Amino acid sequence: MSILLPTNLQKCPSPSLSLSLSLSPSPPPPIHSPSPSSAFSYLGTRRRCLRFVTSSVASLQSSVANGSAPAAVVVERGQIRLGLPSKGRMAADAIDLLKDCQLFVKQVNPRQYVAQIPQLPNTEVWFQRPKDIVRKLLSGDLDLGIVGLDTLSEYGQGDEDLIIVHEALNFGDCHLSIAIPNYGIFENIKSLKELAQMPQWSEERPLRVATGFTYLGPKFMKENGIQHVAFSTADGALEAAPAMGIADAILDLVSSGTTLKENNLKEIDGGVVLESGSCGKRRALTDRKGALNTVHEILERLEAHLKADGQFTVVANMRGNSAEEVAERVLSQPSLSGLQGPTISPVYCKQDGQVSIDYYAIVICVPKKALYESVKQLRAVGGSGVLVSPLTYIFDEDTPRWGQLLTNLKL
Ligand SMILES: Nc1ncnc2c1ncn2[C@@H]1O[C@H](COP(=O)(O)OP(=O)(O)OP(=O)(O)O)[C@@H](O)[C@H]1O
Ligand SMILES: O=P(O)(O)OC[C@H]1O[C@H](OP(=O)(O)OP(=O)(O)O)[C@H](O)[C@@H]1O
Ligand SMILES: [Mg+2]
Repeated sequence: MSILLPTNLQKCPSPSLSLSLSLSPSPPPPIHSPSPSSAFSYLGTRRRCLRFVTSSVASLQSSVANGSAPAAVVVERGQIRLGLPSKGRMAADAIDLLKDCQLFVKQVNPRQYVAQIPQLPNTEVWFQRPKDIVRKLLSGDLDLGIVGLDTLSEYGQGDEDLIIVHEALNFGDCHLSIAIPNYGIFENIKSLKELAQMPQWSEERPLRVATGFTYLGPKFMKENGIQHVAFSTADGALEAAPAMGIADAILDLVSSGTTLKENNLKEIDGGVVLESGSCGKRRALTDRKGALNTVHEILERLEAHLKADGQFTVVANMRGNSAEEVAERVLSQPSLSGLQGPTISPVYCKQDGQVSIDYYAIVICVPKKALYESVKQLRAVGGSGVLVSPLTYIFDEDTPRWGQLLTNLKL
């Protein structure tokens, strides 16, 4: 999934205006963009916003082409709008992710498409289908969004105004790939190159590919120099197309690979169109009042949460003569250095009316995967009473993605 944010919203009224303008013959704006898996991206659209300001016709066309109803009056927005998936496999995950960041989306009922996050009073949440989130970011009707990288790439079509703020949200993991039957004339075909070189394809009888990715599919084939290709499209269950005789190959999302296997299809070398989180940063400017602060806060919470997600806090007691001596023993073990080094504090015990220091408490962060190894190492150097608790946040001094975003925005 990805988070997106538009820029310069202060200068960007919501698209709207009179119905007669919809008759204008100007071409519709780009509609698609890619992103398998989870990425969080903010879209910025200074150029597009400026276009809205200067051309009301363009604004209305964006609204119409993107399926949003044109408003009757141009209204400047004070609230920042965050688009979340209204349904599908990412809907609950997106809300859960925000919840893990202590940002609680208050939706009165599931059919109400607007909601609030009390922790972000200047932000309103709008629930939309993922592709409409990208379209509405492009049109300026949304400022931020969480979508899959495949959706972002397909419907954003490489628009430079889309900025990915966070590209790896740890959910919706999948990739976009070409698959062919593992039987018949394709039995021995193992790569895209071999597929392209099959003598069967010609101008009259091209390789037929079924896909829902009608922007990324042709782009990928063109970039790979594959000439004789024809695309067909459907809304789902594409894996049935080869067996039905409708297509030779498919281009679709793959996660576990089960659907391919169950339909006697296989992936091929060089056939991955989009890897999880492979979408690059895009330049744009973000200038709506308060928007950058909101982006900063969401980003910080996200980064801190995602970083903490893989770690435990481990506390243990250790007998010793001084903090330094205990530190030496702890640091002699490879998995006990924590994020920056162990915190070691004296434990004050009262015995026979006397306060003495016989023990030291050590506190470290340990990767979840290395927990048991770390406990063994702690015991090996005299650790006892080991307490393990989950971590909610790890706030670093700075968020590298924030610096990267500012650089992208030339701020
Ligand atoms: N099998 C999968 N495993 C993991 N993530 C997936 C998978 N399929 C899709 N996704 C991710 O989840 C996003 C939403 O997929 P979902 O199937 O919920 O909606 P959709 O395919 O856009 O719409 P619909 O299937 O309702 O027509 C996709 O854009 C992709 O990023
Ligand atoms: O590799 P897998 O884990 O088997 O997942 C891949 C399948 O999941 C998605 O379909 P979805 O479930 O969204 O159904 P759809 O085709 O109706 O969109 C995708 O389009 C593949 O068909
Ligand atoms: Mg689907």
